[in-house]
Amino acid sequence: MPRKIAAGNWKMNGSLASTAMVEALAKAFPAPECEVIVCPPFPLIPALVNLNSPFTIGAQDCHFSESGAHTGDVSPQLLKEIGCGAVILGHSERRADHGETSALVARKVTATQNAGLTAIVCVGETEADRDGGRTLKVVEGQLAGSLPDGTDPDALVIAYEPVWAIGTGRTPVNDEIAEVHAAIRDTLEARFGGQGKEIRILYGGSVKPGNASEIFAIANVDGGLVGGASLTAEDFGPIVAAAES
Ligand SMILES: O=C[C@H](O)COP(=O)(O)O
Repeated sequence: MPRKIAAGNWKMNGSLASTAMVEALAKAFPAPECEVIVCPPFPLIPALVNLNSPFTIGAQDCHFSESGAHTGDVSPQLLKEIGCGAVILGHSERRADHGETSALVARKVTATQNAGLTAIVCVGETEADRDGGRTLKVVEGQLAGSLPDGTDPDALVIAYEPVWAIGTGRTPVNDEIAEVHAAIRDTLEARFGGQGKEIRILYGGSVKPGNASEIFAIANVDGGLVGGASLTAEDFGPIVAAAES
């Protein structure tokens, strides 16, 4: 059984002082039984890599090109060179704020994996989608569109994040999470055969110390992609512990 993942997405939060939080976490979890991934804003990546913690340091996005005239973008090759191990792709905030389509995400998946990094691909429905009974259709469509031909299942993690649960304190009920994760698992198995069983599927959206254990115990939930509660060791520590058990 693959190790669960506790992944923190700091979004546009944190400062140089935030290294202290990762140091504290590393002290509390010197050899975690789960995989811990911390994804800070780009400028903080070297400082976190230099801590030599047992954690994977990831990025929150990248371009699909190796280099070139793309002002403000960062290549996966550079991320690899500076010590990143993973990249979050297709987060709903990038889809909404930057107009990212699944087709663009697919190009980034190829580039990320070619650079030797793990792609953490985000999918999830809006509240209107859920109310309209379109959740599975939307999630399956995003999956199909975001995973290009040649996707390497060994360097792939999926994060199911209902958009309406992000930062709101609301979460789907356990059965709803189970239903979507089962559908994602079916899709991955249909696509990748036996290897599809091994791909970690994370839940994201208002994961907190108080609900992490219960959510991570749901079938086909292999850990969490955590936003707000990944910003302090006090909150993220218990979530890492929940992913260990
Ligand atoms: O990538 C993380 C998610 O968007 C979840 O954010 P949240 O834990 O603050 O709801």
